[in-house]
Amino acid sequence: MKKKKLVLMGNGMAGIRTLEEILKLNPDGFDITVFGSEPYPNYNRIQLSKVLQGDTTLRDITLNEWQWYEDNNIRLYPGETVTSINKDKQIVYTDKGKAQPFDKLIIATGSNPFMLPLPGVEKEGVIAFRNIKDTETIVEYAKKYKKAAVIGGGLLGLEAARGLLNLGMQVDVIHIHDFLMERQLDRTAGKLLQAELELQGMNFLLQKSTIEILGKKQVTGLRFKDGSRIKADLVVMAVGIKPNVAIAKEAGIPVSRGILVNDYLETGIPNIYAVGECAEHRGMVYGLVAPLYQQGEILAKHLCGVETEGYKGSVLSTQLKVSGVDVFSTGKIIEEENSKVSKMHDDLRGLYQKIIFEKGKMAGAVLYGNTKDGNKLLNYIKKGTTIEEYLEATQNPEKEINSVGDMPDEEMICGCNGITKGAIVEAIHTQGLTTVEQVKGCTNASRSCGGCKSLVSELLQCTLGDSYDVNPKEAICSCTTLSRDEVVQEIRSKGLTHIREVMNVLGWKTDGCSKCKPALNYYLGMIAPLKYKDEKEARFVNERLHANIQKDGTYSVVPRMYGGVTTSEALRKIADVADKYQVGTIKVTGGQRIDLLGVKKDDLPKIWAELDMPSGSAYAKGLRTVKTCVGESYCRFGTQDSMGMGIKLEKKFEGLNTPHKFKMAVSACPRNCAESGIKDVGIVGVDGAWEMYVGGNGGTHLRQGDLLFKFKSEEELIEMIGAFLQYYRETANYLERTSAWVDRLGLDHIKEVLSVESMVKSLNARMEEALSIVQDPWQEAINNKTLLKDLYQTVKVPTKVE
Ligand SMILES: Cc1cc2nc3c(=O)[nH]c(=O)nc-3n(C[C@H](O)[C@H](O)[C@H](O)COP(=O)(O)OP(=O)(O)OC[C@H]3O[C@@H](n4cnc5c(N)ncnc54)[C@H](O)[C@@H]3O)c2cc1C
Ligand SMILES: NC(=O)c1ccc[n+]([C@@H]2O[C@H](COP(=O)([O-])OP(=O)(O)OC[C@H]3O[C@@H](n4cnc5c(N)ncnc54)[C@H](O)[C@@H]3O)[C@@H](O)[C@H]2O)c1
Ligand code: SF4
Ligand code: FES
Repeated sequence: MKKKKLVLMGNGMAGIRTLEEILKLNPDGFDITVFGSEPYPNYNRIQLSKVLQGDTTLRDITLNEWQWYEDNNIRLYPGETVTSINKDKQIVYTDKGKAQPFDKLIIATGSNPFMLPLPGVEKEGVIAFRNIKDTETIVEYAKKYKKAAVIGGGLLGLEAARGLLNLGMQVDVIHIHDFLMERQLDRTAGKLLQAELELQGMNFLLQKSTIEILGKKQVTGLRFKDGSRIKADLVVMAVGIKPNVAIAKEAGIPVSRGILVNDYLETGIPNIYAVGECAEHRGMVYGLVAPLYQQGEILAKHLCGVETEGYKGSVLSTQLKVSGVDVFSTGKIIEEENSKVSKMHDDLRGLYQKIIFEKGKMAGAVLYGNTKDGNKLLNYIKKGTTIEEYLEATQNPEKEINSVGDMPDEEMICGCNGITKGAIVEAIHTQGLTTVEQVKGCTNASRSCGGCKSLVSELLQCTLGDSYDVNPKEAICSCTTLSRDEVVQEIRSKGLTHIREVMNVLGWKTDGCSKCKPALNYYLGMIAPLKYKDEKEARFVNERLHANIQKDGTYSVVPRMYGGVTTSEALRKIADVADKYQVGTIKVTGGQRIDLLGVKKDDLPKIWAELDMPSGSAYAKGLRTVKTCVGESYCRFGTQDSMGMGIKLEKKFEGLNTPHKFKMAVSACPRNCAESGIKDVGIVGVDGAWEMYVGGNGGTHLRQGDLLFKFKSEEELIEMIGAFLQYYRETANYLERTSAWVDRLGLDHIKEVLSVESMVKSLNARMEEALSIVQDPWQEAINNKTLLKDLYQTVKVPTKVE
């Protein structure tokens, strides 16, 4: 039967969760296409607060890697926006001119941040906090400026303010009410929260109404209704969100505040559904993931023909993600005349608990200072617990719950994902889970806000007893419990030779994922270079295609230019190819070579053939460039032949597979024009000798290289580079840069190992083996018709720039 065409508009948290649920129920039921305005794979928006606060990095918040789309045959168009929907013809149109027909359309376009329509709102430095780009902009501003203002003292504003403090800025929070988070807290809790955040360094301007954003092009401050002003170099607007419904509305889909949906997430138009923050269900538009995920689960069942009662609405609960602050609220937060209230307020200890009952049943709660009962109260509300039941449960000390072990199985551990204690315990037993990461991989618990991580850890502890290790060895990924070292050891001792065999013999729980497959491919190749046949399909797509895909879906071509040295003939060839194939942009890279950008996929092999130059491996987990200064040949200060040395090194190590990309530089004197101090291996000429620096990095985590050794002879230097590189290849985790590896192993340890002459010799012998199988990938592709067809005609998924 022909698969139904399912189109998802919005590559965000709710839409992709819906697809995950669909894939669980019917993996082959639909031909799926996803359009996402943001140029990234699906990421955890919630964790942007933690990124700003420095607790995690943008790299670590991806929820579904590019490979996930490919593994599930999902055609993803990142950075491409649906601009209109023809509901009668069932086609969506995009800003890149695509017309995509659908049998079923899911609209999951989320929200837009609400920007107060103030004079000056368009000035530079006035931004929202919603996505990766906003986060990057805030981090950049914090590097240059000192004073920030956050408008809005709600969840987002306070989490942003904590992040700005962590980034070293002074922060004023401007709030329109007389206490914070009035949508989630009552006055008492709001005031307790304010006192704690003031101690943390935030300054609050309450009951302030902003009327103007000051400055010329760039913001310089804010003016308020009462005539007062403050200075600000950065203004973060966090005053709520508006469902993103414009395209649906234009298409004639019924919309109120959000896109109107029934209990099955059906809009008023057949075959069109809405899920997430853009949807309005029974008058409610939700802005937290728990209800959105519940909607996604129901929609998936409905689309897969699985019987469901439908979505009935959700009881909300919120928690602020600011360290040192424990605040929780759920359901109704302000009592009415007829409500019954249980209240406890301990000023001395900063503790507050209020539970509201309406018509004899629990209806809401606000907790400050101690939030451990939060999920329990949420469960009580969902179950419709009566006052009598509540009193009985709390007055009988035998029934009091002191640890996660005492909780009933149906109690919720992860509110965001709706995962109960019973479900986690069952997964621990049936799947042999031993770490929080594995529980996350198998059940989704702790995959969103991360607030339940400590409960999951506690639950592992009481389920596994002494066999639970709080600081476990890190498994390669959630498909296995084995660490990198254990896997490498097993491959060696059992003589395993291919990925599937490793998975079968070592008891993988799945068919592998985008984390373990490329890692296993690397380890197998590193261990037995002469025997192992590279499993190309396990590689990241840029490496398979030997070209980096760009955000507009075109590719880049970077030929090798040894040591950054070229000839007029080579330049002419590059120019001719650029003209012939209408290359969009020609750019000199930071690694001293030429990048041809904007190349069509079909043209790649033709360009490689016409250039007839080796691949620069600009996409590879391997040697990228050896940057050189002009050195003794031309420079007055040069004491050594840096260009000659750079060319020699690049020719020797090109094409080598390493755990991550690898860059080198050679400068002929300590003025360091080739930036040797921030390279994986940086060479500096001094007084007739070469100094060798290692572990440098000029990227996100700037790290200056450490001096490893100094050599008088070129041969000794090259031998040590070979030994160092091979030691890195053999002991680093896949995707670990030398900077992190040197920090992990310690420079002293690496020096000690590489001071043993026999060790240097044996490492070099294995390095020579690895180098002996190197082939130029462009030549390999053009000379192999099957490879050409496989690589350039079957890859469907546009993928990220690595
Ligand atoms: C900093 C921050 C912290 C948060 N913390 C929490 C928290 O602790 N707990 C919690 O429960 N919630 C939290 N939230 C809210 C939570 O992230 C959202 O509720 C959730 O992401 C909404 O999911 P969604 O899929 O509806 O929308 P989104 O995740 O916003 O996804 C919508 C996607 O659709 C794309 N899109 C829009 N229009 C189009 C179009 N026409 N064509 C193609 N693509 C389009 C958008 O670019 C976006 O990528 C937080 C939000 C932020 C910003
Ligand atoms: N921990 C979490 O659960 C979390 C964290 C961040 C964001 N979020 C979600 O993201 C979305 C956006 O968060 P938000 O905090 O912007 O929305 P919000 O609606 O929860 O809060 C906005 C706050 O801004 C205040 N405000 C409105 N107009 C103002 C003005 N002119 N001047 C000063 N203050 C003004 C409001 O009184 C309100 O307290 C929400 O859906 C929220 O639930 C959740
Ligand atoms: S590093 Fe020294 S030798 Fe090389 S170009 Fe700079 S100044 Fe000249
Ligand atoms: S409670 Fe948010 S991830 Fe579990």
